[in-house]
Amino acid sequence: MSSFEHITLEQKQQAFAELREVKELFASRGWFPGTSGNLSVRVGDFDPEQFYFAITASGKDKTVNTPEDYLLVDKQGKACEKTNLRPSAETLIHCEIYRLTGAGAIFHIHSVFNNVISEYFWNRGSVPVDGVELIKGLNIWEEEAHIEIPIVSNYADIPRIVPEVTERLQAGVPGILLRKHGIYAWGANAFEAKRHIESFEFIFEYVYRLELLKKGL
Ligand SMILES: CSC[C@@H](O)[C@@H](O)C(=O)COP(=O)(O)O
Ligand SMILES: [Zn+2]
Repeated sequence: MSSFEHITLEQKQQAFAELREVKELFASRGWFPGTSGNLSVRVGDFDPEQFYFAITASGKDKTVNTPEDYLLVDKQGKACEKTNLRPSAETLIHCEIYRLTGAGAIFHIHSVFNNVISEYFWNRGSVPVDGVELIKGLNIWEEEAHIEIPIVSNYADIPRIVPEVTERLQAGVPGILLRKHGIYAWGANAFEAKRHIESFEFIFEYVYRLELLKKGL
């Protein structure tokens, strides 16, 4: 456990309430199949040397609410308080994204579209997207913007994924795909991270459908 005395009970409860709101919304969209997905929001100021965030507990069914769904962890992903809960198995990915971006919230979901697209473009290493209006939902405002959404390997051993995330995080888009796994998206706060996840999912479905049409399917 690490020192987090400056984090107030009110801040912690506010973070848990934000996570619950997003969790309920994403659950209603079917974005947590089979207990998958995890959500976190930063609590308190960002300092790369010391920061804290609230994250979903591992293995829970994120489509239901229980009195024990979230916990507070430090920048190494260690629980700050004594608890029986385990932080998400993917907490180290959250730690690395916070460390490198100073984000305020990070959301991870699994969908058929993000899985299919990650596999389809795997050999290219990224998903190319041209001129779709929802690119603006990612806070990219250029006329006829072209973006490349990075795709990294997926391993059962999460620490193996982290260096690939480190390497690909500078792609200029607030998200990263894990191959045949799901999307991680982040933002300055929960509102922005939610907008980014929604924009990515729209884009993945658009790309998927367009590729089918191009093939006459
Ligand atoms: C049960 S399948 C999904 C998990 O392996 C994992 O990818 C995931 O997103 C959820 O893990 P969790 O430890 O509950 O945060
Ligand atoms: Zn996952």
